[in-house]
Amino acid sequence: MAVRYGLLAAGLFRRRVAIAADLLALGGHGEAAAEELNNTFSSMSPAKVTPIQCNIRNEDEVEALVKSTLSLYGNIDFLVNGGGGQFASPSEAIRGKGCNAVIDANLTGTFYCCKAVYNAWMKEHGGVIVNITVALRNGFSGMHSEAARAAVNNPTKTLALEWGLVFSETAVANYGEQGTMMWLKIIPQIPAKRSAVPEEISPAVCFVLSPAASCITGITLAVDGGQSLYSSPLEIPDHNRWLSPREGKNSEMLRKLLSGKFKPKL
Ligand SMILES: CCCCCCCCCCC/C=C/C(=O)SCCNC(=O)CCNC(=O)[C@H](O)C(C)(C)COP(=O)(O)OP(=O)(O)OC[C@H]1O[C@@H](n2cnc3c(N)ncnc32)[C@H](O)[C@@H]1OP(=O)(O)O
Ligand SMILES: NC(=O)C1=CN([C@@H]2O[C@H](COP(=O)(O)OP(=O)(O)OC[C@H]3O[C@@H](n4cnc5c(N)ncnc54)[C@H](OP(=O)(O)O)[C@@H]3O)[C@@H](O)[C@H]2O)C=CC1
Repeated sequence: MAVRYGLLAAGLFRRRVAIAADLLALGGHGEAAAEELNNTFSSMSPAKVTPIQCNIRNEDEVEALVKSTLSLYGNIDFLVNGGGGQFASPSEAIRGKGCNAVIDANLTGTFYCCKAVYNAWMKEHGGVIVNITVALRNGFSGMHSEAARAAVNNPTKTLALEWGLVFSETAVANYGEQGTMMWLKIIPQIPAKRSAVPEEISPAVCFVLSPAASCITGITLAVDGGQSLYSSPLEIPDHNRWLSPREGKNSEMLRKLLSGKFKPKL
């Protein structure tokens, strides 16, 4: 299994006994993390974590990575695109370079990984791909991340059809450090009245990877405590920027309602 190493990938590895897979750990901290996981779990399973450096924003590096994975293991059964991120910024302050950097990492990088694994292995042998994104369907602060994550959604469906693979998106609402303050504010709006934790993400991914999901493809599985069904984490400040409705008895009634002077009969 190839995943970009991170918090969620660590959870996947902890469940590797269930999916009996070796795991490829990518990213700057991959080496130390791989060592830690191998030490912790060596008594439970023969599966191994191998760290390999790769910047997924670089197509050549991704192709080289897939090549070395195949020479190391001989096959790639699963690809979990679990890396990425963003910087926090109000949308109006995001510069073009920063916007492109986030789109390159989260959208184009995901596509490079899917394409390279498909061309080198899954086209002939099949396989399962899971793209991990962020649950922000009703709008979210920081348009760069939102644009990149939402843009993974349709290609997940398209590639599922075009390539005939089991292909899914897992949209996650979690409590990552970057989002902590914001999540604390929005928790009252989440139907579960709490955010998800990583231990609730990896079983969802393992389900999609497992034979139990063998007739499922092109789906988005939201692990978000019902957040995307219910509300937006965006806070709307008071403003007066919308056009007023046409003058008439209905607009008069609306003004009365909004003024708080209206006395309902019921
Ligand atoms: C108002 C609140 C909004 C909150 C939005 C947060 C949403 C929370 C989501 C919920 C919780 C999610 C948790 C997670 O995602 S866990 C993963 C956590 N890890 C990360 O997020 C790290 C991700 N970082 C990266 O992947 C890279 O650093 C990144 C792609 C963002 C940038 O890569 P790099 O540094 O290599 O980029 P470039 O050199 O190509 O470009 C740099 C330009 O990017 C802009 N930039 C970068 N950092 C900032 C910043 N902190 N503030 C503003 N702008 C930033 C900037 O334009 C850089 O170019 P210049 O310096 O030349 O202007
Ligand atoms: N944690 C959370 O609260 C939430 C996370 N998510 C999303 O879920 C996914 C997994 O998150 P999680 O595991 O928690 O995050 P982590 O930050 O723990 O892991 C992300 C990994 O991606 C790697 N990475 C980032 N950019 C690149 C790149 N260009 N090339 C190669 N590797 C890269 C990072 O490498 P390095 O080690 O070098 O930094 C890091 O190890 C991400 O897309 C994240 O945005 C969504 C909602 C909430």
